Amino acid sequence: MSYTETLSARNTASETVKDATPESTTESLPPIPPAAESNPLRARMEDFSFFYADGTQAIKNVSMPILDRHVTAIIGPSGCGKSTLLRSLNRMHDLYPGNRYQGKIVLEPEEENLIGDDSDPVLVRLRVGMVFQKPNPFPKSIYENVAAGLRVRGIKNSSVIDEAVEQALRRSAIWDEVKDKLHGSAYELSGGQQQRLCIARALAPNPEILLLDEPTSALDPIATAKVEDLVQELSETVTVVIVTHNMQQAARISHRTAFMYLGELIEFGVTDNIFTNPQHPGTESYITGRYG
Ligand SMILES: Nc1ncnc2c1ncn2[C@@H]1O[C@H](COP(=O)(O)OP(=O)(O)OP(=O)(O)O)[C@@H](O)[C@H]1O
Repeated sequence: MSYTETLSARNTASETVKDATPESTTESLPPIPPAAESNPLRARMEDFSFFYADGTQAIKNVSMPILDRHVTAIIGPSGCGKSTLLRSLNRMHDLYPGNRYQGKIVLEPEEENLIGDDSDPVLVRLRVGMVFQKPNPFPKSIYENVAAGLRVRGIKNSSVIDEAVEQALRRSAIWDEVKDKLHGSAYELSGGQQQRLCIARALAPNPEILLLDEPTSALDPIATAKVEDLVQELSETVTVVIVTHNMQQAARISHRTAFMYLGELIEFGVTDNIFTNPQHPGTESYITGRYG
């Protein structure tokens, strides 16, 4: 079954079950993607390059696995291509004309090339959710922020949406703080709460991969700790890729780390090994603070 067909089947199944058995809402939610038991990969980059519209080659021939239900951290000095790589994973660059992908980003188990001509960027963004550096809730209620992705996905049944909103807010460890004011403005939440709400918004359509672009850089230490705890919890049910400038954060919360420099992947491996026994002198220089 193709990528698009899989999504459509998941939607249809959810709606049908719900309409038939309104009291049994749990079975009606879009399912959290199952673990890739027979295949430890959720995605892989194959000889992937990226060119901005002005011709700048920001990513150079990167090949890298993205392990299922692991946290993968992307680290490296400013301008090395971390955000460009992350944004490629959910086709964010398509929003600006002239940008160009080369190579493959293959999502497992469908073996579908996310940057292929027959992949729909809107569907890709539902399967690969993204959270940005600064919390950016929509100027809407807490409920509507989380429901937004479900509506894009074509789900209209209000009970299904209610349940999915609650599930996403619970998974994002913010349900208890907002359950009594779901219809209040998202702007009335603190910065840390807004960021967890943005995580809930990205999680609601049950993506296979969650991308986090420096998600704590605008937060205070307490809010940062909550988001870090949340990321670790989430990695039991969703594959996470995080860009961070904070090496302690990468060491604390990731299972795999990718070190990039000047658009190239210099080293990729188990996080503990990267931080305690890097194989490449460039990685060692970066993690010991000699540049970047
Ligand atoms: N819209 C753009 N057009 C042309 N070049 C760009 C554009 N955006 C970024 N670049 C260039 O692409 C390269 C990678 O940038 P990117 O933002 O991905 O790096 P980064 O590692 O995320 O940096 P930082 O840590 O500072 O956020 C840089 O050389 C940058 O100048």
